[in-house]
Order: sequence, then C-alpha cells, then structure tokens
Amino acid sequence: MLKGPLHTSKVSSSRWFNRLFTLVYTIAILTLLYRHCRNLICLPSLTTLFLLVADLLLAFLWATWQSFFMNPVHRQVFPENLAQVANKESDYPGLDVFVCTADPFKEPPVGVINTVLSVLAYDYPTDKLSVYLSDDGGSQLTLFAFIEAAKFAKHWLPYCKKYNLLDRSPEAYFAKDLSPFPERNEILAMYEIMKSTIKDVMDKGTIDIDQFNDDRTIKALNKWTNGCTRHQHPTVIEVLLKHNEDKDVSGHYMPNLFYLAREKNKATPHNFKAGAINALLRVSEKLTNAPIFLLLDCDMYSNDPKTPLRMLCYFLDPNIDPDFGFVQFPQLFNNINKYDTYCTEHVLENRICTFGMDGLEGMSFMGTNAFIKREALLGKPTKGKWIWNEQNESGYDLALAHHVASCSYEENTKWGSEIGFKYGTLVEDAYTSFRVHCLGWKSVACTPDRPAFLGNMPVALNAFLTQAKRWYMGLLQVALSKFSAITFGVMNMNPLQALCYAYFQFRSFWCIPIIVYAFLPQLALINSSPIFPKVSDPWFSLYAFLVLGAYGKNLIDYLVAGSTLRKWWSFQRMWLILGCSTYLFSFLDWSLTTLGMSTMEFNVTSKVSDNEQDTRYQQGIFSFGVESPLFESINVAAIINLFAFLIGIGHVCIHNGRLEELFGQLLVSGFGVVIGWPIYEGMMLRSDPGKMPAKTTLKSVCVAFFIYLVFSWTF
Ligand SMILES: O=c1ccn([C@@H]2O[C@H](COP(=O)(O)OP(=O)(O)O[C@H]3O[C@H](CO)[C@@H](O)[C@H](O)[C@H]3O)[C@@H](O)[C@H]2O)c(=O)[nH]1
Ligand SMILES: [Mn+2]
Repeated sequence: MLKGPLHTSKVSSSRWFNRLFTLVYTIAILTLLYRHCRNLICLPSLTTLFLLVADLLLAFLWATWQSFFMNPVHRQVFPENLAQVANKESDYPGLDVFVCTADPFKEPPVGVINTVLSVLAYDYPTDKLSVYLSDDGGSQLTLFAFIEAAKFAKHWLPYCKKYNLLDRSPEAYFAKDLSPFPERNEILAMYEIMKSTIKDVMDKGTIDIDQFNDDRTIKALNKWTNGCTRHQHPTVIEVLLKHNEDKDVSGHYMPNLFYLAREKNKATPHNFKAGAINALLRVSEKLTNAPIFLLLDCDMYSNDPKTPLRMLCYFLDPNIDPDFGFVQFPQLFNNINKYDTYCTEHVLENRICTFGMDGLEGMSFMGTNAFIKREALLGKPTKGKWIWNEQNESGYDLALAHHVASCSYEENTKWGSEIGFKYGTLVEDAYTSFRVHCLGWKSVACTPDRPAFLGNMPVALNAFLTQAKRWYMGLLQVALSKFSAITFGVMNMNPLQALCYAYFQFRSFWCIPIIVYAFLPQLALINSSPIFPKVSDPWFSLYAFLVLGAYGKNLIDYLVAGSTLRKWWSFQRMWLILGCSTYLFSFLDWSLTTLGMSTMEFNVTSKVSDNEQDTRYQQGIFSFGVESPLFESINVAAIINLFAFLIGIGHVCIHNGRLEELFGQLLVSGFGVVIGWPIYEGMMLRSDPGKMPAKTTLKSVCVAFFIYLVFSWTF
C-alpha cells in the first residue's frame, strides 16, 4: 500500500452543465433539420438543399465535438512520492529519447542541438538515458553539428546539474537574464563559438574534411561519398557519446548519444516521419532497448528537467493497468502572441480535447512530447503486471543496427501496417494513436503548470495554412479509409472516444458548411432574395438560439479554459479562414492523391525565423506576403461578403419593409465583413511587405466577379 499517491484524477464537475446543454441544443438542431426537410418537400429549391446539407454536416461535426464534454478528467502527479516504488535511481527503467529532424536548411541544426541538449541534461540516471537523433535529411552538415554539440555537452551537462538549472536548452537559458553563476560567461562563450562554427559550415553548405585532425570525426564524415544525396545514401550510425566511456568535464559519465540516418534510395518509399520512427525503434532495440521511449520533434525542447519523473508516476505505479500505453504532454509554443492571431495556441485542443479524451480511453498521441511503452507499438496489451527487460549492458552490435535501418528491411514485414508507426497517411501520429487505442491500449495526459516542452509555430499565414493543410489532408486519408473513426473506431473502442477521433479526422468537412454560409446568404442578398425566416417569424428565434447558443457556449469554453476574449475572436476568424482555404484545399489534395494524380508529400515546416515577420506577428498583424491559392479563396469570400453587405444595406434603405426579411442575411454578411477586416486591410490598406500581393488580390476580384455573375442568373 502506498503512503502517498503517485497520481490522482478528478472528473470535472462542469460535465453536468455540458451534458444538459448538449441535450437542449440537440433538440434545437433536430427542429431545424425538420424545418429544412419539410421545406424541401413542400417547396423544393436548391437553396434549401444546400442549407440542409450544410446544417446536417454542422450537426454531425457538432455531435463529435460534444463527446469531449461527456467525461473530462483532470490529473495530477506526485513525483515526490516516487521513492516509495523506486527507492534508488537504478530502479528506474531505461529511457530512449528519439529526436527527429529532416532538413538542415528548414530546421537549423543549432535549434535541433538545443532540443537534444535539453533532454541529454534530464534529471535521470545517465546510465539509463540514451538520446537518438534521427536525421532524415541524411546530411553531413547535421552530423558535423552534432559532433560539435557532443563536445559542448561535456561542459553544458555538469553546469546544468551543478546549479540545478530549470532551462536546459542553452538558447532558452541564455535568453533569460538570470543571476549569473561564476562559469556562466565561459559557457556562453563556448556556446557562441559552437554556434559560429556550425553557422560557417552551414553558410558554405559543404564540409572540408581536410581541416580536421581527429580520426573519429574524419571517419564519420567520410561516410558520405560523392553520390550521396538526401534521397540516396547508406545507413549512417554514429556513436557520438557513449555511456561508460565518455565523461563530462566534472568526471561523470555522459548519457548515450547516437546519430542515425537510415538508408534511403529513390526506389523504396521512405514513409516520412513514420518510417524514420520505425527505423529508430528497430535501431534502438539493437543498441539500448529501453522499455520506454520519448518522441520529440526537433524544435520541441524540454522546458523542465524533471519531466521523466512525472511520467514514471504512471509507469512505475504498481496498480496501473497492464494496458497502460503512454503519457502525452501538451504541445505548447513559446512564440504565440497575445492575440493568438492564427489560433496556433490550440486552446481548445489543449484544454478541452485533452481532458475530454483523457476521461474516456485516453489522450491521443500528438506526434511529439509523449513517453510511450515500446510494447504498445508491437501489438496488443498483454495481461499481467508490466515487467521490462534490463538494458543490454554487454555492449551492442552496430552491424545489426545498420541492418535494421536499411531500405529493404521492411519488405514483407508488418512494419507500418500492424507494428510500429502506421504508414499511408501524412498524420502518422493521429493515425497510429487511433490504431493503438483500438487495440486496447490506454493513455493519460500530463499537464504540469510549467510546460514540459516548448516549440515554435509559424508566424506567417501561408506557412501555417500549408502546415494545417498537410494535417487535415492526412486526417482525411484516415477518415475516408477502412480505419475511419466512425466505422472501425466505433466498433473497436468506446464509441465516445471514437467520436473524439472523428472530430479530428473529419475536420476538413467543415469547409462545406462554412463555404455555404460564406457565399449563399450573401449571393442571395445581392439578388435581394431572402433565405432565412423573417424576424417576426417564430422560426427566427430558433435560428437566434442556435447561433447565440453555439457562439456563446464556445466563448464560455474559451474563457473557462483560461483564455481571453481576444484570442476567442481570433479563433472565430481562423475557423472561417481555415474553412475557406485549408479545409477546402486538403479535400483537393486528397482527391488528387487518391486519383493518383499527385503523390503524397510531407513538406517540413520551416523553423527558420524571419525578424520582420516575427515583429509583425507580435504586433498582431497578419503576414500574407506571398502569392498563394490559399489566400485567393479567402479573399473571394471576403470580397463577396463586403459587396453583399453594402448592396444589402442599399436594398433595405430603398425598400423600407425589406429589413425584416433580409435581416438574417445582413447579419451574416456583416459578421463576415467585421471578421474579415485584416483581409481587407491586407488587400487595400497596407503597403508593407506582409500585405496581400496585388496579383493575388486582382485574381480574387476576378473570381468574385465571375461568381457574382453566375449567381445573378440563377437567383
Ligand atoms: O520525412 C520526414 C518529415 C518530417 N520529419 C520530422 O517530423 C517532425 C515534424 O515535422 P514538422 O514539419 O515540424 O511538422 P508539424 O506539422 O509541425 O508536426 C506536427 O504534425 C506532424 C504530423 O502529424 C507530427 O508528426 C508532429 O509531431 C506534429 O508536431 C520534425 O521534427 C521533422 O524533422 C521527419 O523526420 N521525416
Ligand atoms: Mn513542427
């Protein structure tokens, strides 16, 4: 019996209010759908059909969203009680950390080094800790950078531990003006030298091996022969730091640090990040085989060295279910502005989806920041207490590790289909998580006050919309496959949990109702044709209830989640922007890929910062700047709304009695205009480099005019 708990959980008391709201709102939705069906039968029209389809989809997506509110759970961990189950550090299980990078130019190595150093310096027994860097760019430059990083680590780790620093990413640490310790300036100087050495090599783009005189470096860098490219190269595994051999400057052993570039050739699909993780799983199994691994994106540095102790509160709990599979920490970012302009803080995902799923079968895996039981990727949970194998201390077989990282290794195996991370989608994380939960594994969310990990989000609109397009296209691939949440999921997991997954998988479907409501009422308004009930009609109050209820509830959710009114407003704007662009284009991408007219591509998000864009973003100003079809569709919607609103005002001024009939449409287009303000500014009122390119604006005006003409004939 434990004296103090390792973790506790509490079901949120707000669930009763939410359940009641869901019930009342469901009745209102059904009433509206009844009205559409009745209208369609009595007075069939294309407009009613569009409204019915849009509202049916809204109802479906709304229903999936409700599942997060049915049983939210909040948990707490007590690492201070760990000593009861593991009284010495040598009782801790081994931990392998996987850090993925894919392109030294989009993901500058210095940033990746910061992530790696922040985990190498974890407060975890060094003989139990191994860090693997997966370099999917197969780049000599990255390896070079890490040879330098390994040298710096021998100074950095003892410094962190001596002063018990909280910030163990050097960049984050030096950015803060903390009270200086005696060695601070010396370490800072070393860090700056490392940075400039790497920068020089990056600027040149090649490495002159002759300049080195130590054999180990020469041997490692010589693995790149002339014909090597990022798409064609042999497996490279380098042991950069070896426990039991490499010591830091204070004489303590270092954790292991491995560099891995799996073999690539053009004939074998490499399956993007999922392929990289699977190679990591196999290689690490041959080298250190820790029972738990932590997966990190290269820009997600650790912000708290005690994080592994928090996850141990679950893994070491003697009473934990044997089907317990992973602990997910939230994805938080350190560059979000106070308006959350692009809604990249993901307030609802982090504060509602997380706890909502945690109370069902467990938080979904997010691609990074998760500590996962190795077994959870190898098959179904086994019954009985979890027993792990001790790490392989007797040395390891590097030749075997090379073998399992080769292109041909996965041929005719279950890797990617039954075991490891799953292939066939651009969102290996959401899909693998879904399949793992379907097998019966459980998970929890761990949300300490001090963020466990911090990363960066894009600060230019096109970069974010493109990144999100990749996510939603990937999710669509799952939604419309035989592993869809609403078919396979409902049959293989708690149906509410399946609905949670459906909420993500079907997100692109938002584009249909959003586009219907961004164009139909407006075009009808331009043609002075009413489509909503008159203000005096009792049906109008139903609409009013539905709209106010949805927006009001959403605002409450935002505020209860600890966010602000301003951020909520940005969310409303981005929801419509995504609906008119990203969601729509992810459908297009999905169609082209499914028809075989385009191949699936994982475009790595650039982590290079641009000062001008950063400044603009911090001021809450949109960065458009580049020509993009994603902007065109947003502009067209904005133009139509403005035009409709002005014409609508004209109609009601000329014909006194029309206000009652057209009120709903005026309101919708007026809302469009208010919410679209930054877009009008970008098109007409700004002259800085972040404005909307004139060519994009011009194209949008032409398309908007064309749509106007077509609809003028139909109404
Ligand atoms: O072929 C590839 C492509 C990407 N990556 C790595 O994958 C990570 C994520 O890539 P990024 O471009 O940063 O994508 P994001 O959209 O920011 O990533 C989110 O979405 C991904 C796909 O759903 C998840 O894998 C990530 O964990 C999640 O943070 C990065 O570390 C990359 O280096 C690879 O290792 N190999
Ligand atoms: Mn990323």
